[in-house]
Amino acid sequence: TSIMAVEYDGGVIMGADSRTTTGAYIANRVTNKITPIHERIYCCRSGSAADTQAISDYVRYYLEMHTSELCDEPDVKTAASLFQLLCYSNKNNLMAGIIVAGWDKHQGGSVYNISLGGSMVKQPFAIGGSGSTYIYGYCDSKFKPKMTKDECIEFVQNSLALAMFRDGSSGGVIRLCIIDKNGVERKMIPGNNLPRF
Ligand SMILES: C#CCCCC(=O)N[C@@H](Cc1ccccc1)C(=O)N[C@@H](CC(C)C)B(O)O
Repeated sequence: TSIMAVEYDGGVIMGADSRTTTGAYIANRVTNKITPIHERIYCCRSGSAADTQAISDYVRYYLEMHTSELCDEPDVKTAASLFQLLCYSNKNNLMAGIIVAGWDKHQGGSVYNISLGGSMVKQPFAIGGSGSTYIYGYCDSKFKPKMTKDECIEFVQNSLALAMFRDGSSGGVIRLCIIDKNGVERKMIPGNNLPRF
């Protein structure tokens, strides 16, 4: 898996590849790893498909309960904290690297990285999954503060294309999710042989 999320002024861009593997076999070449948690809160999943589906289902349920008691829209930070609670306290039985991102009225766009051990870190951008190891240098050299929405889309697309090219556990299509105060827009960029920009 190669997953990424970037904050921009007004929202977030989330991206993921679409490959599920069992060893070298590609069990699903059109996986959707960008999973809805609430109206404007999504997560990018990496690690065990089963574990990350189960954790996402729990968080979606808990956040629904919280929202009905809060009588207001939930914060991205709250969703990220729920992921952390489940991932940290069950760390010996899980394999889940999750990026939580979205838009809320208190912080606008925000990105949280929940690592394998269950730590939660707020970041201007986050990368994850097996493919991310190939693009840390590229992302660190390309990232700038205050990028526009279109610059962020290009940043995510180019980064994931490079990771998907080099990582055997990543591939298929690039799925994108653009989340801001107006709502959510999904995009899909078909795979190609070489990352040409
Ligand atoms: C189908 C089936 C059985 C396992 C599918 C399955 O979880 N594959 C995993 C790789 C993995 C992980 C841990 C144990 C075994 C196999 C996978 O493709 N993970 C991708 C993300 C998920 C959300 C799709 B990515 O991290 O590569």
